[in-house]
Amino acid sequence: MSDESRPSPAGTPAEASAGDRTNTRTAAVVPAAGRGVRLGPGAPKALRALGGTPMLIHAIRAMAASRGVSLVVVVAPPDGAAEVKSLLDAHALPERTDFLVVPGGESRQESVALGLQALPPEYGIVLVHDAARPLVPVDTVDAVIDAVREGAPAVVPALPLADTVKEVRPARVPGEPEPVVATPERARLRAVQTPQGFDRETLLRAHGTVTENVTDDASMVEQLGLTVVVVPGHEEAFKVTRPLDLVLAEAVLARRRLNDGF
Ligand SMILES: Nc1ccn([C@@H]2O[C@H](COP(=O)(O)OP(=O)(O)OP(=O)(O)O)[C@@H](O)[C@H]2O)c(=O)n1
Ligand SMILES: C[C@](O)(CO)[C@H](O)COP(=O)(O)O
Repeated sequence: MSDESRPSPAGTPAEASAGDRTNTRTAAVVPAAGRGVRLGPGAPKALRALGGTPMLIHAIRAMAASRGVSLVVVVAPPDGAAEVKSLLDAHALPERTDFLVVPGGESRQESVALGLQALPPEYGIVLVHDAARPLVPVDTVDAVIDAVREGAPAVVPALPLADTVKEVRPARVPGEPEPVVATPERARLRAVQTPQGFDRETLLRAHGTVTENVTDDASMVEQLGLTVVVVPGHEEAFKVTRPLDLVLAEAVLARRRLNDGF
């Protein structure tokens, strides 16, 4: 079903105030335009296989698994939009979800901004989800949406850290020792995942305001002086960044398939 033929929501994004987003439509922007340099040589990371299926398809299915998400905007590698469209046609995806594909940019931030530009006006809540986090469980997606619906302008799923973290003085030349300058109190630190969820206007304002390069969207909202709410993340929402992450992702997927009996 196309979005135009869906029943109209009770409120529009413009009408919906904080605390009144229950009927606001939610779209997910999935940045998938990265190379995956840290994963090693090969196709763009989002197009590499996980359990025989491109990582991007897993990530899209994870978004579409939430009944709250009715549109997924896929931000494809700059020269890979046609290939991504073919992949969407070739893989089974829920019919109740609509899909758009746009070419991405040089940085994650730019890719997300390009995805936002393609967003139809009726979507008042936006999730931003890395294609590189293919195994996020639907309960995590729903928890993020619920927190935005309840009025938070920005929401991140996050986990406590297992390692002690040191702040160092970074090497100015390769090989130079990096002395420790501080040990932040671990109990106050969280490792942040995606999907991150936003009130659409807040996210657009953040992207229109912050010019320096940042690694996640929530930090742009922090720069606006707004509160970012944390909900529990999930171990299986980890990012496939380095080769060992792909080994772990294959193992998690195999365990799921065993548990699901196929
Ligand atoms: N120009 C870019 C860079 C990254 N991403 C996306 O942002 C997400 C998180 O980025 P990361 O894991 O750092 O991916 P890469 O940039 O591909 O990784 P690397 O730094 O190893 O090249 C990924 O889904 C990636 O495809 C994007 O859409 N556009
Ligand atoms: C958005 C993100 O996945 C949250 O952890 C992360 O910041 C992306 O960073 P990367 O440098 O693109 O891996």
